[in-house]
Amino acid sequence: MASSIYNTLQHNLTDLTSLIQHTSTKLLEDVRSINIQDLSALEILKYAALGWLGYNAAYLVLYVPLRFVYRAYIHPLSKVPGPKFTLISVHFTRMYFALSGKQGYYPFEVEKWHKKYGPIVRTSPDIVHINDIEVYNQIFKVATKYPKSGTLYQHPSTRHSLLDITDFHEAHLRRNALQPYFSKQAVRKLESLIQSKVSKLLNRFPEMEVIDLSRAFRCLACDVITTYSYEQCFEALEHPTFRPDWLQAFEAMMQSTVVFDLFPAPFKFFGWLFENFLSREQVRKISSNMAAILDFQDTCRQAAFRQKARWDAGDTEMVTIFKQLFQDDPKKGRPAATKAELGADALLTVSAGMDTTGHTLTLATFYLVKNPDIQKRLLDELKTVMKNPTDEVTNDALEHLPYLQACLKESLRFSHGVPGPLPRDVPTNGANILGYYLPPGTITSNSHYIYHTNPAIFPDPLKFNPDRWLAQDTREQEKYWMPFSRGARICIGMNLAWAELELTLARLIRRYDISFADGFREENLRWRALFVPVTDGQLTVTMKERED
Ligand code: HEM
Repeated sequence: MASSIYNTLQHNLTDLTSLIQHTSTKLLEDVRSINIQDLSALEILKYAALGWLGYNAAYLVLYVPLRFVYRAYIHPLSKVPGPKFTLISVHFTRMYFALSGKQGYYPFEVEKWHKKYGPIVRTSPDIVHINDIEVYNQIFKVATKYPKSGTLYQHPSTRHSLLDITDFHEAHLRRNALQPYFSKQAVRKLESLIQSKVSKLLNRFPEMEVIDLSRAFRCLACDVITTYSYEQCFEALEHPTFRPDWLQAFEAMMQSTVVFDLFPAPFKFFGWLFENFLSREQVRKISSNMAAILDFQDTCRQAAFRQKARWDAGDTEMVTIFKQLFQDDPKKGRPAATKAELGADALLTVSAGMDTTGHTLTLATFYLVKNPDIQKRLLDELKTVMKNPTDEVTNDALEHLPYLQACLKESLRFSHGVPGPLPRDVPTNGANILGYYLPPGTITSNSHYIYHTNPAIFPDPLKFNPDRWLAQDTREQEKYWMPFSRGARICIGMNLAWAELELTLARLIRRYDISFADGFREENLRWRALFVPVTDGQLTVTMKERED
Protein backbone atom coordinates (compact mmCIF):
# COMPACT_ATOMS: atom_id res chain seq x y z
CA MET A 1 0.00 0.00 0.00
CA ALA A 2 2.70 2.44 1.11
CA SER A 3 4.84 1.62 -1.89
CA SER A 4 1.93 2.11 -4.32
CA ILE A 5 1.23 5.60 -2.86
CA TYR A 6 4.93 6.26 -3.16
CA ASN A 7 4.95 5.22 -6.86
CA THR A 8 1.86 7.34 -7.67
CA LEU A 9 3.47 10.26 -5.98
CA GLN A 10 6.71 9.78 -7.86
CA HIS A 11 4.74 9.89 -11.16
CA ASN A 12 2.98 13.09 -10.06
CA LEU A 13 6.27 14.62 -9.05
CA THR A 14 7.75 13.73 -12.46
CA ASP A 15 4.79 15.51 -14.15
CA LEU A 16 5.27 18.48 -11.84
CA THR A 17 8.98 18.61 -12.62
CA SER A 18 8.36 18.70 -16.40
CA LEU A 19 5.74 21.45 -15.89
CA ILE A 20 8.24 23.51 -13.90
CA GLN A 21 10.91 22.88 -16.54
CA HIS A 22 8.54 24.00 -19.30
CA THR A 23 7.44 27.17 -17.46
CA SER A 24 10.98 28.13 -16.50
CA THR A 25 12.21 27.64 -20.13
CA LYS A 26 9.43 29.97 -21.26
CA LEU A 27 10.32 32.52 -18.58
CA LEU A 28 13.98 32.33 -19.55
CA GLU A 29 13.07 33.04 -23.17
CA ASP A 30 11.09 36.14 -22.06
CA VAL A 31 13.98 37.34 -19.93
CA ARG A 32 16.40 36.81 -22.83
CA SER A 33 14.22 39.06 -24.99
CA ILE A 34 15.12 41.98 -22.69
CA ASN A 35 18.10 43.76 -24.16
CA ILE A 36 20.43 44.07 -21.20
CA GLN A 37 22.36 46.89 -22.85
CA ASP A 38 19.24 49.05 -22.68
CA LEU A 39 19.20 48.76 -18.85
CA SER A 40 21.15 50.89 -16.40
CA ALA A 41 23.24 49.24 -13.66
CA LEU A 42 20.62 50.31 -11.13
CA GLU A 43 17.86 48.62 -13.11
CA ILE A 44 19.89 45.44 -13.43
CA LEU A 45 20.39 45.44 -9.67
CA LYS A 46 16.68 46.07 -9.17
CA TYR A 47 15.72 43.10 -11.41
CA ALA A 48 18.27 40.87 -9.68
CA ALA A 49 16.95 41.82 -6.23
CA LEU A 50 13.36 41.31 -7.39
CA GLY A 51 14.26 37.93 -8.86
CA TRP A 52 15.96 36.87 -5.65
CA LEU A 53 13.03 38.05 -3.54
CA GLY A 54 10.57 36.37 -5.87
CA TYR A 55 12.48 33.13 -5.70
CA ASN A 56 12.56 33.18 -1.88
CA ALA A 57 8.91 34.20 -1.61
CA ALA A 58 7.88 31.36 -3.94
CA TYR A 59 10.08 28.98 -1.94
CA LEU A 60 8.52 30.02 1.38
CA VAL A 61 4.93 30.53 0.28
CA LEU A 62 4.55 27.67 -2.19
CA TYR A 63 7.29 25.09 -1.97
CA VAL A 64 7.81 24.84 1.82
CA PRO A 65 4.09 24.45 2.69
CA LEU A 66 3.53 22.00 -0.18
CA ARG A 67 6.58 20.00 0.85
CA PHE A 68 5.34 20.02 4.45
CA VAL A 69 1.93 18.68 3.39
CA TYR A 70 3.64 15.99 1.33
CA ARG A 71 5.94 15.01 4.19
CA ALA A 72 3.18 15.02 6.79
CA TYR A 73 0.42 13.21 4.87
CA ILE A 74 1.74 11.49 1.74
CA HIS A 75 5.39 10.52 2.40
CA PRO A 76 5.92 6.77 3.05
CA LEU A 77 6.85 7.63 6.66
CA SER A 78 3.73 9.75 7.19
CA LYS A 79 2.09 7.08 9.38
CA VAL A 80 5.02 7.02 11.82
CA PRO A 81 4.01 9.23 14.78
CA GLY A 82 6.07 12.20 15.86
CA PRO A 83 6.08 15.97 16.36
CA LYS A 84 4.96 17.64 13.11
CA PHE A 85 7.22 20.71 13.36
CA THR A 86 10.28 18.51 12.68
CA LEU A 87 8.92 17.88 9.17
CA ILE A 88 9.39 21.50 8.05
CA SER A 89 13.09 20.84 7.48
CA VAL A 90 16.07 19.30 9.23
CA HIS A 91 17.69 22.72 9.33
CA PHE A 92 14.59 24.28 10.86
CA THR A 93 14.61 21.63 13.64
CA ARG A 94 18.30 22.23 14.35
CA MET A 95 17.70 25.98 14.50
CA TYR A 96 14.73 25.41 16.79
CA PHE A 97 16.92 23.43 19.19
CA ALA A 98 19.71 26.01 19.02
CA LEU A 99 17.49 29.04 19.51
CA SER A 100 15.51 27.47 22.35
CA GLY A 101 18.78 26.68 24.16
CA LYS A 102 18.27 22.91 23.74
CA GLN A 103 21.18 22.14 21.44
CA GLY A 104 22.86 18.98 22.71
CA TYR A 105 19.81 18.10 24.81
CA TYR A 106 18.43 16.07 21.93
CA PRO A 107 18.42 12.69 23.79
CA PHE A 108 16.31 14.22 26.58
CA GLU A 109 13.86 15.71 24.10
CA VAL A 110 13.58 12.45 22.15
CA GLU A 111 13.00 10.63 25.44
CA LYS A 112 9.91 12.83 25.96
CA TRP A 113 8.73 12.14 22.42
CA HIS A 114 9.00 8.38 22.99
CA LYS A 115 6.85 8.73 26.10
CA LYS A 116 4.24 10.57 24.04
CA TYR A 117 4.37 8.69 20.71
CA GLY A 118 5.66 5.18 21.52
CA PRO A 119 8.71 3.09 20.59
CA ILE A 120 9.15 4.56 17.10
CA VAL A 121 9.08 8.31 16.50
CA ARG A 122 9.62 10.24 13.28
CA THR A 123 12.08 12.97 14.29
CA SER A 124 12.82 14.43 10.82
CA PRO A 125 11.39 13.99 7.33
CA ASP A 126 13.59 10.92 6.73
CA ILE A 127 14.72 9.98 10.25
CA VAL A 128 13.03 7.74 12.80
CA HIS A 129 14.14 7.28 16.40
CA ILE A 130 13.72 3.88 18.00
CA ASN A 131 13.33 2.76 21.59
CA ASP A 132 13.04 -0.99 21.34
CA ILE A 133 15.83 -3.30 22.41
CA GLU A 134 15.00 -6.08 19.92
CA VAL A 135 15.19 -3.60 17.04
CA TYR A 136 18.40 -2.12 18.48
CA ASN A 137 19.93 -5.60 18.53
CA GLN A 138 18.84 -6.17 14.95
CA ILE A 139 20.48 -2.93 13.80
CA PHE A 140 23.60 -3.31 15.95
CA LYS A 141 24.48 -6.94 15.28
CA VAL A 142 27.66 -8.36 13.78
CA ALA A 143 26.09 -9.28 10.42
CA THR A 144 23.99 -6.11 10.31
CA LYS A 145 22.43 -4.84 7.10
CA TYR A 146 22.22 -1.28 8.49
CA PRO A 147 25.39 0.67 7.62
CA LYS A 148 26.48 3.81 9.45
CA SER A 149 24.72 6.76 7.95
CA GLY A 150 27.15 8.89 5.95
CA THR A 151 24.87 11.89 6.26
CA LEU A 152 25.58 12.29 9.95
CA TYR A 153 29.10 10.90 10.48
CA GLN A 154 31.04 13.59 8.70
CA HIS A 155 32.67 16.02 11.09
CA PRO A 156 35.80 17.25 9.27
CA SER A 157 38.06 16.10 12.13
CA THR A 158 37.11 12.45 11.58
CA ARG A 159 37.04 12.48 7.76
CA HIS A 160 38.81 9.39 6.30
CA SER A 161 39.00 7.73 9.73
CA LEU A 162 37.55 4.35 10.69
CA LEU A 163 34.71 6.10 12.54
CA ASP A 164 33.35 7.58 9.32
CA ILE A 165 33.58 4.50 7.08
CA THR A 166 30.11 3.42 6.02
CA ASP A 167 30.92 0.55 3.67
CA PHE A 168 30.76 -2.78 5.54
CA HIS A 169 33.69 -4.41 3.77
CA GLU A 170 35.99 -1.42 4.02
CA ALA A 171 35.21 -0.98 7.73
CA HIS A 172 35.78 -4.68 8.32
CA LEU A 173 39.22 -4.55 6.69
CA ARG A 174 40.28 -1.42 8.59
CA ARG A 175 39.04 -2.81 11.90
CA ASN A 176 40.83 -6.13 11.22
CA ALA A 177 44.10 -4.26 10.87
CA LEU A 178 43.65 -2.41 14.19
CA GLN A 179 41.86 -5.01 16.30
CA PRO A 180 44.83 -7.28 17.17
CA TYR A 181 46.32 -4.40 19.19
CA PHE A 182 43.19 -4.10 21.32
CA SER A 183 42.48 -7.76 22.10
CA LYS A 184 42.34 -8.73 25.77
CA GLN A 185 45.70 -10.49 25.42
CA ALA A 186 47.37 -7.49 23.78
CA VAL A 187 45.98 -5.17 26.46
CA ARG A 188 47.28 -7.42 29.26
CA LYS A 189 50.77 -6.79 27.86
CA LEU A 190 50.16 -3.08 28.37
CA GLU A 191 49.51 -3.41 32.08
CA SER A 192 52.91 -2.07 33.14
CA LEU A 193 52.45 0.97 30.87
CA ILE A 194 49.05 1.71 32.39
CA GLN A 195 50.39 1.12 35.93
CA SER A 196 53.22 3.58 35.36
CA LYS A 197 50.84 6.28 34.15
CA VAL A 198 48.42 5.66 37.04
CA SER A 199 51.35 5.94 39.51
CA LYS A 200 52.39 9.19 37.88
CA LEU A 201 48.86 10.56 38.20
CA LEU A 202 48.45 9.51 41.83
CA ASN A 203 51.88 10.86 42.79
CA ARG A 204 50.93 14.28 41.46
CA PHE A 205 48.00 14.76 43.84
CA PRO A 206 49.83 15.53 47.13
CA GLU A 207 51.43 18.60 45.55
CA MET A 208 48.04 20.02 44.50
CA GLU A 209 45.47 21.78 46.63
CA VAL A 210 42.45 21.57 44.33
CA ILE A 211 42.48 18.98 41.59
CA ASP A 212 40.56 19.17 38.33
CA LEU A 213 39.86 15.44 38.10
CA SER A 214 37.85 15.65 34.85
CA ARG A 215 40.95 16.85 33.04
CA ALA A 216 43.44 14.79 35.11
CA PHE A 217 41.72 11.56 33.98
CA ARG A 218 41.73 12.69 30.35
CA CYS A 219 45.45 13.42 30.63
CA LEU A 220 46.02 9.92 32.00
CA ALA A 221 44.06 8.25 29.17
CA CYS A 222 45.85 10.45 26.66
CA ASP A 223 49.33 9.50 27.88
CA VAL A 224 48.42 5.80 27.73
CA ILE A 225 46.96 5.89 24.22
CA THR A 226 49.62 8.16 22.70
CA THR A 227 52.46 6.03 24.08
CA TYR A 228 50.77 2.90 22.79
CA SER A 229 49.68 4.35 19.45
CA TYR A 230 52.90 5.97 18.32
CA GLU A 231 55.63 5.79 20.97
CA GLN A 232 55.28 9.49 21.65
CA CYS A 233 53.82 10.13 25.05
CA PHE A 234 52.14 13.55 25.00
CA GLU A 235 53.24 13.96 28.66
CA ALA A 236 49.89 15.44 29.54
CA LEU A 237 50.34 14.30 33.14
CA GLU A 238 53.31 16.68 33.44
CA HIS A 239 51.12 19.73 33.00
CA PRO A 240 50.92 21.66 36.33
CA THR A 241 47.10 21.91 36.27
CA PHE A 242 46.30 19.06 33.84
CA ARG A 243 45.28 21.61 31.25
CA PRO A 244 47.68 21.37 28.31
CA ASP A 245 46.84 23.61 25.35
CA TRP A 246 45.85 20.70 23.17
CA LEU A 247 43.30 19.48 25.73
CA GLN A 248 41.65 22.88 25.63
CA ALA A 249 41.81 22.60 21.85
CA PHE A 250 40.15 19.21 22.04
CA GLU A 251 37.41 20.68 24.22
CA ALA A 252 36.97 23.43 21.63
CA MET A 253 36.81 20.77 18.92
CA MET A 254 33.93 19.06 20.75
CA GLN A 255 32.15 22.40 21.22
CA SER A 256 32.62 23.11 17.51
CA THR A 257 30.15 20.31 16.74
CA VAL A 258 27.46 22.80 17.81
CA VAL A 259 28.42 25.12 14.94
CA PHE A 260 29.00 22.22 12.55
CA ASP A 261 25.51 20.93 13.23
CA LEU A 262 23.94 24.26 12.30
CA PHE A 263 26.15 25.34 9.42
CA PRO A 264 27.90 22.23 8.06
CA ALA A 265 28.89 23.64 4.67
CA PRO A 266 30.47 26.96 5.87
CA PHE A 267 32.09 25.05 8.74
CA LYS A 268 33.75 22.63 6.33
CA PHE A 269 34.72 25.43 3.96
CA PHE A 270 36.42 27.54 6.68
CA GLY A 271 38.12 24.46 8.13
CA TRP A 272 39.53 23.66 4.69
CA LEU A 273 40.54 27.29 4.13
CA PHE A 274 42.26 27.59 7.51
CA GLU A 275 44.10 24.34 7.08
CA ASN A 276 45.28 24.77 3.53
CA PHE A 277 45.62 28.46 2.75
CA LEU A 278 46.52 30.31 5.93
CA SER A 279 49.65 30.08 8.02
CA ARG A 280 49.10 28.84 11.54
CA GLU A 281 49.97 32.28 12.87
CA GLN A 282 47.29 33.87 10.68
CA VAL A 283 44.76 31.32 11.94
CA ARG A 284 45.84 32.02 15.53
CA LYS A 285 45.06 35.72 15.03
CA ILE A 286 41.55 34.86 13.81
CA SER A 287 40.80 32.10 16.37
CA SER A 288 43.22 30.77 18.95
CA ASN A 289 40.95 27.76 19.48
CA MET A 290 40.95 26.87 15.81
CA ALA A 291 44.75 27.16 15.72
CA ALA A 292 45.06 24.92 18.79
CA ILE A 293 42.74 22.35 17.18
CA LEU A 294 44.89 22.31 14.04
CA ASP A 295 48.07 22.07 16.16
CA PHE A 296 46.62 19.08 18.00
CA GLN A 297 45.59 17.39 14.75
CA ASP A 298 49.06 17.99 13.29
CA THR A 299 50.82 16.58 16.34
CA CYS A 300 48.80 13.35 16.17
CA ARG A 301 49.17 12.99 12.42
CA GLN A 302 52.89 13.79 12.36
CA ALA A 303 53.59 11.23 15.09
CA ALA A 304 52.04 8.48 12.94
CA PHE A 305 53.71 9.77 9.74
CA ARG A 306 57.13 9.69 11.44
CA GLN A 307 56.61 6.04 12.30
CA LYS A 308 55.48 5.28 8.78
CA ALA A 309 58.64 6.93 7.40
CA ARG A 310 60.76 4.76 9.70
CA TRP A 311 58.83 1.72 8.58
CA ASP A 312 59.38 2.56 4.92
CA ALA A 313 63.11 2.94 5.65
CA GLY A 314 63.18 -0.62 6.98
CA ASP A 315 63.17 0.17 10.73
CA THR A 316 60.25 -2.06 11.72
CA GLU A 317 61.03 -2.45 15.43
CA MET A 318 58.50 -0.14 17.00
CA VAL A 319 55.43 -0.10 19.21
CA THR A 320 52.47 1.13 17.21
CA ILE A 321 48.89 0.16 16.57
CA PHE A 322 49.22 1.23 12.94
CA LYS A 323 51.75 -1.40 11.80
CA GLN A 324 49.24 -3.30 9.69
CA LEU A 325 47.90 -0.10 8.16
CA PHE A 326 51.42 0.84 6.97
CA GLN A 327 51.39 -2.05 4.48
CA ASP A 328 48.87 -3.64 2.17
CA ASP A 329 47.45 -7.07 2.80
CA PRO A 330 47.06 -8.78 -0.59
CA LYS A 331 45.42 -11.88 0.95
CA LYS A 332 42.58 -9.85 2.37
CA GLY A 333 42.60 -7.35 -0.48
CA ARG A 334 43.34 -4.40 1.81
CA PRO A 335 45.59 -1.66 0.41
CA ALA A 336 47.98 0.22 2.72
CA ALA A 337 46.29 3.19 4.37
CA THR A 338 46.60 6.45 2.47
CA LYS A 339 48.25 9.39 4.19
CA ALA A 340 44.84 10.94 4.82
CA GLU A 341 43.49 7.71 6.37
CA LEU A 342 46.52 7.18 8.57
CA GLY A 343 46.44 10.78 9.77
CA ALA A 344 42.71 10.57 10.51
CA ASP A 345 43.04 7.32 12.46
CA ALA A 346 45.98 8.75 14.41
CA LEU A 347 43.68 11.53 15.58
CA LEU A 348 40.65 9.28 16.07
CA THR A 349 42.28 6.76 18.40
CA VAL A 350 43.53 9.52 20.70
CA SER A 351 40.24 11.41 20.70
CA ALA A 352 38.10 8.27 21.11
CA GLY A 353 40.36 6.78 23.77
CA MET A 354 40.81 9.87 25.87
CA ASP A 355 37.47 11.54 26.36
CA THR A 356 35.21 8.52 26.92
CA THR A 357 37.58 6.92 29.44
CA GLY A 358 38.14 10.25 31.21
CA HIS A 359 34.41 10.93 31.42
CA THR A 360 33.64 7.48 32.87
CA LEU A 361 36.35 7.82 35.55
CA THR A 362 35.04 11.28 36.42
CA LEU A 363 31.52 9.98 36.95
CA ALA A 364 32.72 6.92 38.90
CA THR A 365 34.66 9.14 41.32
CA PHE A 366 31.83 11.64 41.59
CA TYR A 367 29.27 9.00 42.59
CA LEU A 368 31.65 7.34 45.05
CA VAL A 369 32.36 10.64 46.80
CA LYS A 370 28.68 11.50 46.79
CA ASN A 371 27.78 8.11 48.32
CA PRO A 372 30.21 7.42 51.20
CA ASP A 373 28.48 4.13 52.11
CA ILE A 374 29.07 2.78 48.59
CA GLN A 375 32.65 4.03 48.69
CA LYS A 376 33.22 2.33 52.06
CA ARG A 377 32.00 -1.02 50.68
CA LEU A 378 34.30 -0.67 47.70
CA LEU A 379 37.25 0.30 49.89
CA ASP A 380 36.71 -2.74 52.12
CA GLU A 381 36.71 -4.96 49.07
CA LEU A 382 39.85 -3.32 47.66
CA LYS A 383 41.67 -3.90 50.95
CA THR A 384 41.38 -7.64 50.35
CA VAL A 385 43.78 -7.35 47.40
CA MET A 386 45.73 -4.19 48.36
CA LYS A 387 47.03 -4.36 51.91
CA ASN A 388 48.61 -0.90 51.90
CA PRO A 389 47.13 2.28 50.38
CA THR A 390 49.97 2.67 47.87
CA ASP A 391 50.04 -0.97 46.75
CA GLU A 392 49.79 -1.78 43.07
CA VAL A 393 47.33 -4.45 41.96
CA THR A 394 46.85 -6.42 38.76
CA ASN A 395 43.89 -6.47 36.37
CA ASP A 396 43.66 -10.22 37.01
CA ALA A 397 43.05 -9.59 40.72
CA LEU A 398 40.59 -6.76 40.11
CA GLU A 399 38.59 -8.79 37.63
CA HIS A 400 37.48 -10.99 40.54
CA LEU A 401 36.17 -8.18 42.76
CA PRO A 402 32.38 -8.18 42.23
CA TYR A 403 31.67 -4.85 43.92
CA LEU A 404 34.35 -3.01 41.90
CA GLN A 405 32.99 -4.55 38.70
CA ALA A 406 29.46 -3.48 39.72
CA CYS A 407 30.64 0.10 40.43
CA LEU A 408 32.29 0.26 37.00
CA LYS A 409 29.24 -1.09 35.21
CA GLU A 410 27.06 1.44 36.97
CA SER A 411 29.50 4.26 36.05
CA LEU A 412 29.43 3.17 32.41
CA ARG A 413 25.63 3.09 32.56
CA PHE A 414 25.77 6.77 33.51
CA SER A 415 28.48 7.74 31.03
CA HIS A 416 26.70 6.17 28.00
CA GLY A 417 29.79 6.15 25.70
CA VAL A 418 28.06 7.83 22.80
CA PRO A 419 24.60 8.82 24.12
CA GLY A 420 22.95 9.11 20.70
CA PRO A 421 21.66 9.40 18.05
CA LEU A 422 23.93 6.67 16.42
CA PRO A 423 22.41 6.97 12.93
CA ARG A 424 22.20 3.93 10.66
CA ASP A 425 20.77 3.70 7.10
CA VAL A 426 17.86 1.41 6.32
CA PRO A 427 19.01 -1.36 3.88
CA THR A 428 18.53 -0.86 0.13
CA ASN A 429 15.35 -2.95 0.04
CA GLY A 430 13.72 -1.14 2.98
CA ALA A 431 12.72 -2.56 6.35
CA ASN A 432 9.62 -3.39 8.35
CA ILE A 433 10.07 -2.11 11.88
CA LEU A 434 7.53 -2.03 14.70
CA GLY A 435 4.65 -2.28 12.24
CA TYR A 436 5.87 0.40 9.81
CA TYR A 437 7.51 0.10 6.43
CA LEU A 438 10.69 2.21 6.27
CA PRO A 439 11.75 2.83 2.66
CA PRO A 440 15.42 2.94 1.61
CA GLY A 441 16.77 6.41 2.33
CA THR A 442 15.33 6.35 5.85
CA ILE A 443 17.79 6.79 8.71
CA THR A 444 17.23 4.99 12.01
CA SER A 445 18.62 6.43 15.21
CA ASN A 446 18.94 5.04 18.73
CA SER A 447 20.01 6.50 22.04
CA HIS A 448 22.15 4.62 24.58
CA TYR A 449 21.03 7.21 27.13
CA ILE A 450 17.39 6.15 26.72
CA TYR A 451 18.17 2.42 27.07
CA HIS A 452 20.45 3.03 30.07
CA THR A 453 17.77 4.95 31.95
CA ASN A 454 14.77 2.77 31.14
CA PRO A 455 12.93 2.66 34.51
CA ALA A 456 11.34 -0.73 33.74
CA ILE A 457 14.82 -2.28 33.55
CA PHE A 458 16.77 -0.02 35.92
CA PRO A 459 14.32 1.00 38.69
CA ASP A 460 15.06 4.50 40.02
CA PRO A 461 17.35 4.90 37.00
CA LEU A 462 19.10 8.11 38.09
CA LYS A 463 20.25 6.54 41.35
CA PHE A 464 23.84 5.24 41.39
CA ASN A 465 23.21 1.73 42.65
CA PRO A 466 25.97 -0.86 42.05
CA ASP A 467 23.84 -3.45 43.85
CA ARG A 468 21.60 -3.73 40.81
CA TRP A 469 24.50 -5.54 39.09
CA LEU A 470 24.82 -8.03 41.97
CA ALA A 471 21.29 -9.40 41.68
CA GLN A 472 20.80 -13.14 41.07
CA ASP A 473 19.82 -12.67 37.44
CA THR A 474 21.12 -9.59 35.59
CA ARG A 475 20.45 -10.84 32.04
CA GLU A 476 17.73 -8.30 31.34
CA GLN A 477 19.95 -5.42 32.54
CA GLU A 478 22.88 -6.66 30.48
CA LYS A 479 20.59 -6.63 27.46
CA TYR A 480 19.92 -2.90 27.94
CA TRP A 481 23.53 -1.97 28.77
CA MET A 482 25.67 -1.06 25.76
CA PRO A 483 28.13 1.74 26.63
CA PHE A 484 30.56 0.38 24.03
CA SER A 485 27.79 -0.15 21.46
CA ARG A 486 27.40 -3.60 19.84
CA GLY A 487 27.96 -5.67 16.73
CA ALA A 488 30.09 -4.89 13.71
CA ARG A 489 30.99 -1.38 14.89
CA ILE A 490 31.43 -2.05 18.62
CA CYS A 491 34.12 0.09 20.30
CA ILE A 492 37.52 -1.15 19.25
CA GLY A 493 39.21 0.06 22.47
CA MET A 494 36.83 -1.63 24.91
CA ASN A 495 39.44 -3.92 26.56
CA LEU A 496 41.93 -1.08 26.90
CA ALA A 497 39.27 1.16 28.42
CA TRP A 498 38.22 -1.52 30.90
CA ALA A 499 41.84 -2.13 32.00
CA GLU A 500 42.38 1.60 32.56
CA LEU A 501 39.11 2.01 34.45
CA GLU A 502 39.85 -0.90 36.81
CA LEU A 503 43.42 0.03 37.65
CA THR A 504 42.79 3.75 38.04
CA LEU A 505 39.65 3.58 40.14
CA ALA A 506 40.94 0.81 42.42
CA ARG A 507 44.28 2.49 43.13
CA LEU A 508 42.74 5.95 43.52
CA ILE A 509 40.09 4.90 46.03
CA ARG A 510 42.50 2.68 47.96
CA ARG A 511 45.05 5.48 48.33
CA TYR A 512 43.04 8.69 48.76
CA ASP A 513 40.22 10.02 50.86
CA ILE A 514 38.50 12.40 48.40
CA SER A 515 36.18 15.37 49.05
CA PHE A 516 34.48 17.79 46.68
CA ALA A 517 36.36 21.09 46.43
CA ASP A 518 34.74 24.27 47.74
CA GLY A 519 32.65 25.72 44.97
CA PHE A 520 32.09 22.41 43.18
CA ARG A 521 28.44 22.03 42.23
CA GLU A 522 26.72 18.90 41.01
CA GLU A 523 25.40 20.93 38.05
CA ASN A 524 28.99 21.09 36.73
CA LEU A 525 28.45 17.54 35.53
CA ARG A 526 25.22 18.21 33.68
CA TRP A 527 25.92 17.13 30.12
CA ARG A 528 24.96 17.74 26.54
CA ALA A 529 25.32 15.23 23.71
CA LEU A 530 27.93 16.68 21.34
CA PHE A 531 28.58 13.25 19.84
CA VAL A 532 30.04 12.27 23.26
CA PRO A 533 28.66 13.69 26.53
CA VAL A 534 30.21 17.09 27.21
CA THR A 535 29.74 18.43 30.74
CA ASP A 536 29.03 22.06 31.65
CA GLY A 537 32.00 22.13 34.04
CA GLN A 538 34.61 19.99 35.78
CA LEU A 539 34.80 17.70 38.78
CA THR A 540 37.09 19.48 41.25
CA VAL A 541 38.22 17.75 44.46
CA THR A 542 40.67 17.81 47.33
CA MET A 543 42.49 14.67 48.51
CA LYS A 544 44.09 13.29 51.65
CA GLU A 545 46.34 10.21 51.71
CA ARG A 546 44.73 7.35 53.65
CA GLU A 547 46.69 6.09 56.62
CA ASP A 548 45.64 2.46 56.48
C1 HEM B 1 34.99 4.09 28.64
C2 HEM B 1 35.60 4.18 27.49
C3 HEM B 1 34.96 4.05 26.13
C4 HEM B 1 33.64 4.05 25.77
C5 HEM B 1 32.44 4.12 26.68
C6 HEM B 1 33.59 3.93 24.32
C7 HEM B 1 32.43 3.87 23.56
C8 HEM B 1 32.39 3.75 22.18
C9 HEM B 1 31.17 3.67 21.39
C10 HEM B 1 29.76 3.72 21.95
C11 HEM B 1 31.53 3.55 20.09
C12 HEM B 1 30.59 3.45 18.87
C13 HEM B 1 30.40 4.81 18.25
C14 HEM B 1 29.50 4.82 17.05
O1 HEM B 1 29.03 3.80 16.56
O2 HEM B 1 29.26 5.94 16.57
C15 HEM B 1 32.97 3.57 20.03
C16 HEM B 1 33.70 3.48 18.88
C17 HEM B 1 35.08 3.53 18.84
N1 HEM B 1 35.94 3.57 19.93
FE1 HEM B 1 35.42 3.62 21.88
N2 HEM B 1 34.88 3.90 23.84
C18 HEM B 1 35.74 3.94 24.91
C19 HEM B 1 37.11 3.89 24.87
C20 HEM B 1 37.87 3.75 23.73
C21 HEM B 1 39.30 3.62 23.71
C22 HEM B 1 40.24 3.55 24.93
C23 HEM B 1 39.68 3.57 22.41
C24 HEM B 1 41.10 3.44 21.96
C25 HEM B 1 41.56 3.46 20.81
C26 HEM B 1 38.45 3.65 21.59
C27 HEM B 1 38.38 3.64 20.20
C28 HEM B 1 37.22 3.59 19.45
C29 HEM B 1 37.21 3.57 18.00
C30 HEM B 1 38.42 3.60 17.09
C31 HEM B 1 35.86 3.53 17.62
C32 HEM B 1 35.29 3.48 16.18
C33 HEM B 1 34.97 2.05 15.79
C34 HEM B 1 34.27 1.95 14.45
O3 HEM B 1 33.71 2.92 13.95
O4 HEM B 1 34.26 0.84 13.88
N3 HEM B 1 37.38 3.76 22.44
N4 HEM B 1 33.48 3.68 21.33
